[in-house]
Amino acid sequence: MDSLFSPRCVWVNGPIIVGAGPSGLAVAASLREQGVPFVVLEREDCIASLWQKCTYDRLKLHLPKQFCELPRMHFPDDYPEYPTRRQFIDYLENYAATFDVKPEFGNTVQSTRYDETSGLWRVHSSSAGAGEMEYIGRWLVVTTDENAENVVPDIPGLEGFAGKVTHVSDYKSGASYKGQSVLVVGCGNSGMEVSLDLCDHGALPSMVVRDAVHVLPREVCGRSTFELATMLMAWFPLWFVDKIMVFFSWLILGNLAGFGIRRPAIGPLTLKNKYGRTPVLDSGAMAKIKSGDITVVPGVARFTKNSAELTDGTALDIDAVVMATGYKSNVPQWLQTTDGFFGKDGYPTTAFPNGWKGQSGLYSVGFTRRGLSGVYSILCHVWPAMGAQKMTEIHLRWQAPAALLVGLVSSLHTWPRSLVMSPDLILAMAPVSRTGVRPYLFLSVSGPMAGRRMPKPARLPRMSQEKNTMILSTNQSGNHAMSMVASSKVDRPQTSRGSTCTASRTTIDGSAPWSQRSRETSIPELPQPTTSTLWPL
Ligand SMILES: NC(=O)C1=CN([C@@H]2O[C@H](COP(=O)(O)OP(=O)(O)OC[C@H]3O[C@@H](n4cnc5c(N)ncnc54)[C@H](OP(=O)(O)O)[C@@H]3O)[C@@H](O)[C@H]2O)C=CC1
Ligand SMILES: O=C(O)C(=O)Cc1c[nH]c2ccccc12
Repeated sequence: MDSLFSPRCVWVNGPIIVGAGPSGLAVAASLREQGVPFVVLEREDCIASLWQKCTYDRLKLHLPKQFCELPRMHFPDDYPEYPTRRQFIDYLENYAATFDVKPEFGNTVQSTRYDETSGLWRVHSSSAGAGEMEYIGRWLVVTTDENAENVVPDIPGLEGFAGKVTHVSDYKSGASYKGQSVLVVGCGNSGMEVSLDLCDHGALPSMVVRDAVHVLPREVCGRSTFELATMLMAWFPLWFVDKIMVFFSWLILGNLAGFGIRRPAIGPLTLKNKYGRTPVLDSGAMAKIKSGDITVVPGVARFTKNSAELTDGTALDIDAVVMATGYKSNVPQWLQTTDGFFGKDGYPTTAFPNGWKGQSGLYSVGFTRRGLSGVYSILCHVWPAMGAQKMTEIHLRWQAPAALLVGLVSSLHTWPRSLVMSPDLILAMAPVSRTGVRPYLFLSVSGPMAGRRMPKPARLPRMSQEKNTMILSTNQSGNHAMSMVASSKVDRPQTSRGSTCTASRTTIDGSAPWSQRSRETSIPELPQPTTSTLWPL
């Protein structure tokens, strides 16, 4: 009974997409193109909040732009090979506008579970404006990203450190660190570039390198190293391309071991593909390490009030700390599943390219440990044009109820614009919908309002035409008896040209909407994709 009568309940007539980052936008755009309605839930107040709020000023894409595009829209021709963060954000804004993606901002998903009985996903969220909400729908697409939460290591003494401690997600530039000794903990792409930025702003950075790390030149002979690796991998085995990468790195950057940067025994691309550890693509930090402007130090054992004690026993006086210690997925915090599709670390448990589809209408995009190129791979290669399997499945199933409703509405002249129902009824009736036809029209009066007169349709909230959702529960005061569902308008996919016609035609031809069942259950399962069809990285 926990949430049977949630304060506001929204029936989503298509997939519920959680997250409005590049992955969520890409999924939404692909669905939009197919005429499938959706809702995007986003905890922040903007799209791509990681890029807008958690990136430093000097950040540029570190892979060439052709590897960072989202499906169906190129970067503008006048963009440089490595677009700036601002250019990338502008591209994403433009992308969302082009595909008419309007996320529900400030809407934080608190918990989500699959209701076995109804065959529906129940997504509980909260937002400052609307309060508690429940979204119910048949498909859930998880696009909350690998970088949803900061990783801050629990290093002894950190709380007693007197200086400023900043996670790299809050670091904008080194301007406020001028003249200060700053300890940068972490030597991934963030740690390296922040150290460089601190140098450029007259600070004195020491960078913690506690383990072996691959550093590759960003370019070889004017060509992107990533692009080169991708090309070579079409011809040669991974281990061989690894050797070539390490050779180029040695040729261009020299032997870095003397500067405290040791190479892992496993090659850079194998490490990336197998363990998701991204090699550092050098954007100038190595020169500063060689010149002594950035000091490489070993791990931190503990902090004291004004210093860091390192694992080699030395103490380093510091004014501030920047934690460039990475990010993690937060899926386990809000998604309760028992099918093991997502592991405890918040990543799909099956390896790329197979971690894109779970059971019961669950999908994930953006968890391939392949950055933006991974999003493209999943949407354009793994789900070829998203048409072959995923979209067909969602698209066909989504059409059936539309056909039913159009049929019903057109056969009843006096059909009311809205009817009363409550979320429990959606769930109760939903088993029928699993066969492919969702009964949209319910009548339910229960709870404290039972026996009262139904409100006039005009007093009920309007259907959300834009989002193709139906507001089911109308009572926000905790008096849950009245709710409503269904109008012909809602189920006509306003945004899609093609599917409206398909749905209506079915009815006009006289074939019973129920006959769609066979069409749906016979959707063939396509073979799982193979890596050969993908970007090799
Ligand atoms: N321009 C761009 O496009 C950029 C892209 N990125 C991408 O963003 C993602 C995140 O990168 P980033 O923020 O660098 O995070 P990463 O997860 O790549 O790196 C985290 C770093 O922190 C270190 N670390 C973690 N805990 C500790 C600790 N207790 N003591 C010392 N070191 C520690 C790790 O070391 P260890 O390996 O020993 O665990 C590692 O070096 C990556 O995919 C990266 O490629 C980042 C910056 C710029
Ligand atoms: O930028 C990132 O986080 C990436 O994961 C991009 C990426 C995918 N494969 C790579 C291989 C080498 C360097 C970066 C990447």
